[in-house]
Amino acid sequence: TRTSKPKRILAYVEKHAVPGDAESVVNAIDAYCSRVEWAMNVGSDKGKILDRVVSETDPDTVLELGTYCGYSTVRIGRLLRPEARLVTIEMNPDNAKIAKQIIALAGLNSKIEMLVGSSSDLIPQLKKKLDMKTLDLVFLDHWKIFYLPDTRCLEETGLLHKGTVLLADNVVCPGTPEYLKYIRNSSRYRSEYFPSRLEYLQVEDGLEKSVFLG
Ligand SMILES: CCCNc1ncnc2c1ncn2[C@@H]1O[C@H](/C=C/CNC(=O)c2cc(-c3ccc(F)cc3)cc(O)c2O)[C@@H](O)[C@H]1O
Ligand SMILES: [Mg+2]
Repeated sequence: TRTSKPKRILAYVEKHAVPGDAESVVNAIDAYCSRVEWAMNVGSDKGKILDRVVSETDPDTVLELGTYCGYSTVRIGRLLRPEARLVTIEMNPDNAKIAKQIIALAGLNSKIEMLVGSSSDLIPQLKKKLDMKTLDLVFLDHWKIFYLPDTRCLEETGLLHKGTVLLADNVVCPGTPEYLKYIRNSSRYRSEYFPSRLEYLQVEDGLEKSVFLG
């Protein structure tokens, strides 16, 4: 059957990355998407900010919304302690299939679990399904209009604790105006904007880091 962009990314990673070396998987995807074809991975500029937030948070439990090809999943997973757990949610089964292979190639299966389905359906089940007490870090990178409803859902399902960090991609481009308006005006969060560049381009974008205050 015809290839897709995720399939072409996987083929390039299989050819150029070193199995079990998560760093080489991240570098291979960045090489492909900067030289051959653009893809909506968080990329290396914003990725360095993501790395710093993950390292400073040093989370036991991470939730990612919107796996796509697994670039940020691997980027985050490579920094986690062996006993830490990352759950990533992806609703498109074709993307999930590719991402699973990229995560496996990076050697991160022991730390990463992918749930195939929509965040709206799966977030309410997280607490019991994965014995998830609470989340230490949430990375939002799915359809931008769902950042706010899903954040409200995370609040209501008791998955956030005092100190949980929400990190949102693309708050400038494509932009997440409703989410930003809510999170920056809520007394329940302390937010900070990290300016950067849209992946693989010279366009302004950035990450919004918001700490839940309980
Ligand atoms: C019920 C829908 C909401 N819940 C969801 N639950 C589970 N998975 C979901 C999902 N929404 C989307 N997804 C998945 O996340 C991925 C979608 C990500 C959306 N990201 C973007 O649109 C995006 C877009 C750009 C972009 C920037 C500039 C431009 F000109 C064009 C695009 C840059 C980015 O960094 C982006 O993240 C897909 O794999 C999709 O299947
Ligand atoms: Mg993004």
